[in-house]
Amino acid sequence: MRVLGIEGTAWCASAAVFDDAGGDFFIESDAYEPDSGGIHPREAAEHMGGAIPRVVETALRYAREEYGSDAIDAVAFSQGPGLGPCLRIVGTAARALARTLDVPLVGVNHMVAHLEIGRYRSGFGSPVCLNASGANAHLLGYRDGRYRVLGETMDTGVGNALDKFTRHVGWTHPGGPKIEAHAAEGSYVELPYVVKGMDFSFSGIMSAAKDAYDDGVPVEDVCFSLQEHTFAMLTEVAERALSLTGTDELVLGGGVGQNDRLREMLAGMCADRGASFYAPEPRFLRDNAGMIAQLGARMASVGDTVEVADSAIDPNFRPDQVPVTWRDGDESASRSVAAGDDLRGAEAIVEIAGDEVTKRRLPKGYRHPELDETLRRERTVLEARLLADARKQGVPTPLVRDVDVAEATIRMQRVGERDLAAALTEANVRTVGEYLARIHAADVVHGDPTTRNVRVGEERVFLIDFGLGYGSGHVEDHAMDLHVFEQSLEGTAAEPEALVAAFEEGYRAVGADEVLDRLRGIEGRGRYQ
Ligand SMILES: C[C@@H](O)[C@H](NC(=O)OP(=O)(O)OC[C@H]1O[C@@H](n2cnc3c(N)ncnc32)[C@H](O)[C@@H]1O)C(=O)O
Ligand SMILES: [Fe+2]
Repeated sequence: MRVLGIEGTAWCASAAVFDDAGGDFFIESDAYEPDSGGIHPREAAEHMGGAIPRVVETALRYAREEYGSDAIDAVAFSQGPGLGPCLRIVGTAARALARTLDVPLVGVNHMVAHLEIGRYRSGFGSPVCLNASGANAHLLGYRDGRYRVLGETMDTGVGNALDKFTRHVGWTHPGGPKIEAHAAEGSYVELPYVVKGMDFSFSGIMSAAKDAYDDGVPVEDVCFSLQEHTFAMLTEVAERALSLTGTDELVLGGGVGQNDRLREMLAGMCADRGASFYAPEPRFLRDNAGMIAQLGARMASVGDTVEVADSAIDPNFRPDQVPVTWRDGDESASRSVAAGDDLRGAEAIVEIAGDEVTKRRLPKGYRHPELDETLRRERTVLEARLLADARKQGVPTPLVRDVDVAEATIRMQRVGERDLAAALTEANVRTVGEYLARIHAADVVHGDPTTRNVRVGEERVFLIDFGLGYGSGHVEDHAMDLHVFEQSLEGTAAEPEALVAAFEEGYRAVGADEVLDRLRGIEGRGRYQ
């Protein structure tokens, strides 16, 4: 099958011909380059209006010359996400072309295309995918007919974050390559680093970077440190996703993937844990119609085409909305893509001897040594503090016997006789509900309250492992704790309903109703279904 693909979600007007028999790509692209500032949606659309017909014409000419007059079997286009005015031009062109050539039309999700091109080129079966692009940043894994969002940015995409800094400095779009070039001459300065489980945020680091620049820190140093921080965040969450899913394959997608340092960190992390890493070549990482044509061919080959009347564009099209028709429903990126699995594998080693537990945070070779030291130190101190803070609220936790900050090691009391997973009674989970409400009242978030992070003894129930914990008074963060625990109950118990009810009853007795209300909202969101 031969598919003509058209891309034009934001800056890149591109058309491609993909022949799935030989795996051959022809790609013709025309980039929009703003004179100053970032991408202006109206200017970008004007660019698409002129450039899309040109690149399509070039691709069609190639197809005719190479394969003859009936060369094209389907037309695929980027249906979203992206800038509305640009998407509309691409959609209109694709519909007209499908009609003229009298072939089916395929609507492709741009983010899934960024992922599938890496999967296709790597030959990997069911990898975790890190999409690091301009407007997005997320981790995806396939399960039960959908790509699940395992983690994502809480604010802007990674490329847009970098571009905002370069705009501040007065450099033209795109900023990413300029950051990479200047970073080569820079050295390390400390910036914020924000990871929560498998989600992450760039807003704090970007304003700190702008402030540092305004305060006279050399721009090379800011560029270097921006890379060290943002890419270490992405690598950390990618490692956590590998650990959580039990997968040993990672693929990279998106324009920021062209950055050598990001690829080096991901490759290093994977090598250290014995996983395979694949990054497509740059022409398949940045926006391009080759990836649209390739996924279009997979979709068309299983009849996943769209009628013109149903082919409206969607500027907010999420990857987890796409029914993945072209993969076997039984395949999976994971032994279990669900909360409740042991996340510690990615972060620390735990040794148990007698009545004592020793937890040591491992150095990560992919991180800058100063950042690595800071994170291991801060997290060790924070975990010890959260254990103590929880206890002050009347929540039993292991007594910390010794904190060796330099070695990032906590020695603590061994508590309980078994995991909650092996003692799942309504009374015990009601107690967990009450305990979470108590720590939340003191603005402590556990971060990973699963049935394995609760220990049950003769008389008492203990919360353990605050390794992903942090301080927060936000309803959303508190509701996430409840969500993680309920997911874990559902993953552990054969009939979780009564347990979930008892847990919520325990929480309600002490905690705020608005947290339970927010929990209902979280459950309704696509990514958690
Ligand atoms: C929705 C769609 O329009 C969007 N596409 C997009 O943003 O273009 P993409 O080609 O995937 O990524 C562009 C981003 O990639 C960054 N970039 C390019 N080369 C880079 C480099 N060497 N280092 C860091 N960032 C780089 C650019 O600065 C820009 O922010 C997306 O995928 O989110
Ligand atoms: Fe993109």
